[in-house]
Amino acid sequence: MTDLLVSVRDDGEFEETLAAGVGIIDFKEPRQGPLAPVDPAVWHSAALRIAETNPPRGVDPGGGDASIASRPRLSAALGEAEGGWQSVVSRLPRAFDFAKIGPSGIKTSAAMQQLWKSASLCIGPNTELVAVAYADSESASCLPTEQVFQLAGECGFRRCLVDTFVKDGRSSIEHLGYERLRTLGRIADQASMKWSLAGSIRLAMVELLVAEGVFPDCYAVRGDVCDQGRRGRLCASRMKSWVDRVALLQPQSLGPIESR
Ligand SMILES: O=C[C@H](O)COP(=O)(O)O
Repeated sequence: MTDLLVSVRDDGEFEETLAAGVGIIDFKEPRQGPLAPVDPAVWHSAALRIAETNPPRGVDPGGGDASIASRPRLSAALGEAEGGWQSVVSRLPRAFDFAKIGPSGIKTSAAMQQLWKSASLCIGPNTELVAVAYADSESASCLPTEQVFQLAGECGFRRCLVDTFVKDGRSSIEHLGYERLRTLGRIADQASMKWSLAGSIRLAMVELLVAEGVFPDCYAVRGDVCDQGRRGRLCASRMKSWVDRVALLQPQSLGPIESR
């Protein structure tokens, strides 16, 4: 099943994404860059809210983990590699499923691996570090997108996200083109990694991506679910359209429902 991630900045937006049935709720402050953290107090309030509304984790009679399956997963942006993620990481609640750090300024594989190693140690075993690549890697002065995906696969990451560093409305599709996006999908597939597509992705682009054979495991959006761009407020009807559209998508191996 294809996932949908929506980025939120505060408690109110968190409630709106819960009501909309978004599968992955990602906390970031969109006014301060692509992966800026929110106030850790917002993380804690979300973790409490999730604990109140969901039973403690445990094995259900059906053999799965019912609480994980039924609750939305929480994700936190911690900032950029050189932007002080170390000052907030220790406050990340254990209830968070995912954390991510932008690779801006990281120009070598060794430096990338060093960042991942230190971040994983600080984050601890309850939260999964997601590797991030920038589609506009030159603007971010970092390793090219494919190189980050390849390296993430070699380092055993389970998830990799491609996003844009500069939020000027140019999407990851405009930066990379469909062929490079298909390549990212292949790299992820070969490494058994799930991959997420972010970076000014708009709902109408989903049809084009499907037609071009690009099937991310997760769509990650902010600007397109807001009324006035990513710095504005979330819009319930825009979120609903995304939730409904993504529900119609199937994993790459099966192809989209509409083409079967
Ligand atoms: O992680 C996803 C990002 O928040 C995407 O933001 P955006 O759609 O405004 O580029």
